[in-house]
Amino acid sequence: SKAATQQAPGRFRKPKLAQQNGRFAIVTGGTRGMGFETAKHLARLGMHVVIAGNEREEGAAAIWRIQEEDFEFAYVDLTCLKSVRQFAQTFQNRGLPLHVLVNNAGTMMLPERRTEDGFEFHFALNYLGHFLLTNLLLDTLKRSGRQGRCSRVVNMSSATHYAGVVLLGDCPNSYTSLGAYAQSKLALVLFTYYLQEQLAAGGFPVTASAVDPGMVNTPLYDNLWSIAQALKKPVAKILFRTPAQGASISVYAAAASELEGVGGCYLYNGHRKQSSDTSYDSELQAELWKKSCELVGLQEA
Ligand SMILES: NC(=O)c1ccc[n+]([C@@H]2O[C@H](COP(=O)([O-])OP(=O)(O)OC[C@H]3O[C@@H](n4cnc5c(N)ncnc54)[C@H](O)[C@@H]3O)[C@@H](O)[C@H]2O)c1
Repeated sequence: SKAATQQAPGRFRKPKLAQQNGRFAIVTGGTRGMGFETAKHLARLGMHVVIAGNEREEGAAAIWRIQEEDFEFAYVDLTCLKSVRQFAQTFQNRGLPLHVLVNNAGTMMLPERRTEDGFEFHFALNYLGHFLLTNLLLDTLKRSGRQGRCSRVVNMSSATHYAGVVLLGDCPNSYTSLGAYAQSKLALVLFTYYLQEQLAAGGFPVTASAVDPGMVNTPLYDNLWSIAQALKKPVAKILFRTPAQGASISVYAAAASELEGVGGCYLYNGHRKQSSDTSYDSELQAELWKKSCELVGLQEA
């Protein structure tokens, strides 16, 4: 029943997933955690998967773990706009199609810090790098999709977005790491809805949705202070989902037959869910889009 699905962490009804033979995916942060599980599952559905990340050794290890699949690693540091541009250019030079882009890489709970480009770290990695990457790959996604078989953009958000306030990247005087994380995850939802609206208005065969995996036991929590961490270890085993369970929502968004042509969703536990009120603010969506274009140096479409 629906109630049971919602109560039991990680227990989903099994959606019908479309076979993906001959299709191409990029999963950012695919070297470990949920990104790795997402990439693995998509490869099992027949996709050629590029796992993109900034840790070469972890990338090599990930490839080694799934030798039999159609799998490759490519370097990108999402905190660095130049690196994002290089990654996109290298991919495009190969002339491959792109049917699924999973913007999964992320970090949480860092002390106040800026990237080399001068942006707040969570905002840059979780959101802005993905904003640029998606825009650079958008033409390829458009060309690769068709009506009845759209390309899909999947943005990894989080329940923390409900507490998010978008300050358009600026750090308030009172920095908190959770506030910074929440802002980045809200920005991803605002971005998702605005992108979907534009794609639909233009009649392009691409859809965009955001997903929320629940609480998942991954190294993401390594930055929590130590007592919480000590507690987390035994507690996490019981309460948190496994990376594979968490990843199932990304796989669902990327491949479920019932979501063909359907975008603008916030997906949680295998269902559509309301995201925060702020995330539906169309003026804020437009403002964030415009500001983001300025920050990454993109001409507004
Ligand atoms: N774990 C949870 O409970 C939870 C809940 C909600 C949302 N999320 C989100 O899920 C996503 C995946 O996280 P996870 O829990 O699997 O954690 P994780 O730490 O295992 O995975 C993060 C991935 O991002 C990659 N990454 C980090 N910095 C990067 C950079 N500069 N450039 C490119 N790649 C980089 C890492 O290499 C890794 O592959 C994140 O966006 C996270 O915010 C996680």
